[in-house]
Amino acid sequence: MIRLGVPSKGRLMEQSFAWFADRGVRLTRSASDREYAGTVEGVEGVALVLLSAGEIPRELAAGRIELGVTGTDLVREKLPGWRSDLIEVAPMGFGHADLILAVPECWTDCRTLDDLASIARDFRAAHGFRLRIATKYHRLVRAHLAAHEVADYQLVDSQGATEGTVANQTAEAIADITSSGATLRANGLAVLDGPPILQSQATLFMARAATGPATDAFLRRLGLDGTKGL
Ligand SMILES: Nc1ncnc2c1ncn2[C@@H]1O[C@H](COP(=O)(O)OP(=O)(O)OP(=O)(O)O)[C@@H](O)[C@H]1O
Ligand SMILES: O=P(O)(O)OC[C@H]1O[C@H](OP(=O)(O)OP(=O)(O)O)[C@H](O)[C@@H]1O
Repeated sequence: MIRLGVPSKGRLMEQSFAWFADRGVRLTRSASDREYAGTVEGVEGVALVLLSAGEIPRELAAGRIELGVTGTDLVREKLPGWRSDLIEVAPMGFGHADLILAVPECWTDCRTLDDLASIARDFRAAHGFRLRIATKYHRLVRAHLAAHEVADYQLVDSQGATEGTVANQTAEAIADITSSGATLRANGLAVLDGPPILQSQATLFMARAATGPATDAFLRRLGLDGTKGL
């Protein structure tokens, strides 16, 4: 049996269901909204597992599901060295979001990472503690800042409503995903210039250990070229 992990709620679940339906595989969640069970029609030997998008990378790596839909941001954040465990089978064309760094709009002299590096140095000298950046993407943000020689900062863990932390004075800057930019604007934050830390979209991943005739046949059934070339 191939276990297929799909986000259990919201837009990601709906758009995932639509993506599979376009390829002749009908996924449905059970009638009760509170029950995380579902059915698969149109193909034999595949079971649907509804999970939090954030848990899907770990479930793939642990071998508890063979295939899974989640954001590339979550895989890169949660699985260091993810390429040794997972194969990126197909970008799905939705769930696009950029992981960005943002500072208060009123910091008009902070537009680039270089600006942030020097402001962070001055901030530490002036305040006696390091500039705080709120995020849930600890690994990706640390790697990005290290690559750009920003050192005088501390990460503050924020698992939700991250854009609010600046107004609430628990952080000076944030690193979070944005899509329309509306949440940033509503919270008086401006994105630093330059490329984002990461561009993410919903993607079908496969556990490397699950490579074989069964998963190959399912991928071909979806109109994908099996695991050839992956
Ligand atoms: N506004 C958005 N537009 C597009 N994609 C988004 C947006 N917000 C989040 N995403 C993407 O959706 C995926 C799931 O994000 P989210 O953090 O909501 O999942 P989660 O950790 O499973 O949440 P929960 O614990 O609430 O189930 C991520 O890959 C993220 O990049
Ligand atoms: O750039 P925007 O389009 O404003 O989207 C960005 C927001 O979406 C995400 O949150 P989440 O998915 O929890 O929030 P949502 O339900 O408000 O989209 C993210 O953490 C941002 O807060």
